[in-house]
Amino acid sequence: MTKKEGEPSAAQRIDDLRSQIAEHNHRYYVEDAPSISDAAYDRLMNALQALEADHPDLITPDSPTQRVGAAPLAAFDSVRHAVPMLSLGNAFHREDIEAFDKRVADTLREAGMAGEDGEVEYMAERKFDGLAVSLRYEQGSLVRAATRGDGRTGEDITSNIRTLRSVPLSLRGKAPEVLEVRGEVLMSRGDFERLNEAQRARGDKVFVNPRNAAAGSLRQLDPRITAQRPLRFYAYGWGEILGAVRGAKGDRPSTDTAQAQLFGQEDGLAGLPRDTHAGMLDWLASLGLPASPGRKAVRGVQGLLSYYDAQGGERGRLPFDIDGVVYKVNALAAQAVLGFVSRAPRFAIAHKFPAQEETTQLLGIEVQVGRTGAITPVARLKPVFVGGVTVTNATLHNEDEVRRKDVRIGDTVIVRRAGDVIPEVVGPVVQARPADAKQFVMPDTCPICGSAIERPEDEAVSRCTGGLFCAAQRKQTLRHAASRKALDIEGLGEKLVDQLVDSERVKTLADLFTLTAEELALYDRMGRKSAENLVAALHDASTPELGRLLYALGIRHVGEATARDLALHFGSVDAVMHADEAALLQVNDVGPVVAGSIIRFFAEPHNREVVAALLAAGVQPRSPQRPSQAGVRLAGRTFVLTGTLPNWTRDEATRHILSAGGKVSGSVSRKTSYVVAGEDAGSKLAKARDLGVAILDEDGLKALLGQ
Ligand SMILES: NC(=O)c1ccc[n+]([C@@H]2O[C@H](COP(=O)([O-])OP(=O)(O)OC[C@H]3O[C@@H](n4cnc5c(N)ncnc54)[C@H](O)[C@@H]3O)[C@@H](O)[C@H]2O)c1
Ligand SMILES: [Zn+2]
Repeated sequence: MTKKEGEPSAAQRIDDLRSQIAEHNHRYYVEDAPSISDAAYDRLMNALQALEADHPDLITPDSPTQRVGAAPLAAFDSVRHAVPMLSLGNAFHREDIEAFDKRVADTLREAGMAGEDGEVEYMAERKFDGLAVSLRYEQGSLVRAATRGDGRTGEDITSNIRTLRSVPLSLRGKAPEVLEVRGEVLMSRGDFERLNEAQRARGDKVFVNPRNAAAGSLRQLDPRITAQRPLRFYAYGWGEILGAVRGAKGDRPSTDTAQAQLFGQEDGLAGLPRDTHAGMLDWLASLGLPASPGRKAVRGVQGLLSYYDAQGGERGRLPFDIDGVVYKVNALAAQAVLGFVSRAPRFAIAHKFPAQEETTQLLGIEVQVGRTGAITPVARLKPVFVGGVTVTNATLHNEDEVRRKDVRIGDTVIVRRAGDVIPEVVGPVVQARPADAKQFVMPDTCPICGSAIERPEDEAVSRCTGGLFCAAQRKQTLRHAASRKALDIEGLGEKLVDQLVDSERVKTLADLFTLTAEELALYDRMGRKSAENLVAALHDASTPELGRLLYALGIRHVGEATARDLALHFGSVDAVMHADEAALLQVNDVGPVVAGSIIRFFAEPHNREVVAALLAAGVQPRSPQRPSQAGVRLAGRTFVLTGTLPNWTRDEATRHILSAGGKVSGSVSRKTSYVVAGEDAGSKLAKARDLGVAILDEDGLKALLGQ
């Protein structure tokens, strides 16, 4: 390595990396609140390892490359681990795994322990992303639980661990006198989301990922809090094991490593499946401990790599986060030969998956307009490589989500991309927030068309109100308007709508009615004949029933039936356009939500312009009944309704009668003109018969109404 003038020396860089890593270790292990992604941390660690490899003289025992975790918090009692809890070597690339396998195979060959074909047998396991704990059972009862801490000394979390249902308080069957079980405590992603939701609702701290939530939950001073947290435990190893399993005298105190006891002693541990790691895990399971699921014995480097690929494929479907897989030489005698380095065993390695989370900068928040006018805030990110792709933006779903996550423009944010799931902003790194970070403000107007953006009460989504005008909504609006229940324009299919909009020939609904057969014939897949047919269909559609036209406008919450009722009630587009809330609420089935939506729609000048343009283009809606004509039709006649009509409700029938100038009464008398009887009609029908009053069914009433 050549050093240029002005560059920091290796010693300085090592120093700098060590202090950064120490700071991150503290945040991660002690505060359960990391401020950088694991991938970023791993990069710092790799940089330090590389520098130390080049300058072995600069390695000190207190370097983070030589130690595990962080010292335990004074708030907990300390527990000294009888057998240290180590970390694992990390590998990201196939070549690293090939090198690992070769090292193992070579060492075992030298020791005369190679298998017949020279292939090493491994136990492959998932690497759960939680935190390591050690559970100590004496005479089969759980007596102590501890965190890993710095590997030698951990925190006493016995009362917290006792609240985990997956941890047996006493072992099944014949347990040894002392058994230390090592495993991982974790939280599922679903439980993590729910916990954060609840934390947020209470205004409490939210966790950045399930691992930190698990760690924070386990390292509580009040076990009642831990008890409420949905934590699980999986066993993947063991520490100290002492004493006979079957009857043998177990008073053989030893501080040797578990491995030494397992291999070195002829008696005392009779009955232990002491030859393989796989056998040990099965034995732990037989004692009632939840042994790590998904584990598998494999052979050779091919076996390792195909396990890695299989788990990588399954990763997204597992309820828990796994950040890689772990390979362990299966034969315990071989493990003993391979031994340990300062912070990790030499017989095992973690093969990590590409990071699903990364930190980057939130450059801005823009809004996108969907086909239905929904406005979605989108995070513009400094490009970041995560989950195997470079991510430059991520959805923030809606305004509430931005508030809930409290992400601000300028923040360092955690970005997650898991599997094929679209990238998402998990949250900000609050510690790294610059003073000038800005809150997101939902714009007042649509970035596409300039119409007002509104957020209806009780809805999470803001919308562009320029439904008839907005370019983002054009295709959707036209497709809807052409549909059978709306203007029923035969021959105006999806493909043609796309072409008409893309060529900018049709910008609004009104433009449709200016199309000529000559120009239509120029579009793809449009013959002369079909162009002429379409123009004829457009001509037919230019005198729609008013209800169909109102439905065709695509006003939110205004379905076919409501549109018909509006037409019946108001009689003209103009009247609907100018109706206030009180007037709208008079209409059957129109409540405040629908009324609000209609008012917002027509309040937008762009929409009114399009309606005006429609009328100017020759569209002439037909009113269902001119109130003036119909008003006389039933004038002076009194109706009584009884029973259930097949199609109309009592209210609907009443409205039809009233709007045709008739009266509706509750009781039958000689003055009654008609009794309209439906199914299950009762005494009123009988009375009508007695008095000789005319009786109608629904069809009869409709005929009378001229429908
Ligand atoms: N973001 C940060 O600021 C920050 C800070 C410190 C550490 N970290 C993260 O922590 C990692 C280092 O932590 P580490 O030293 O605990 O190493 P590690 O998490 O990479 O690997 C060792 C741990 O893996 C766990 N494990 C899961 N499944 C296992 C299995 N089947 N068998 C054996 N062990 C299994 C155990 O808890 C064990 O302690 C870094 O790679 C980084 O991802 C992040
Ligand atoms: Zn718009």
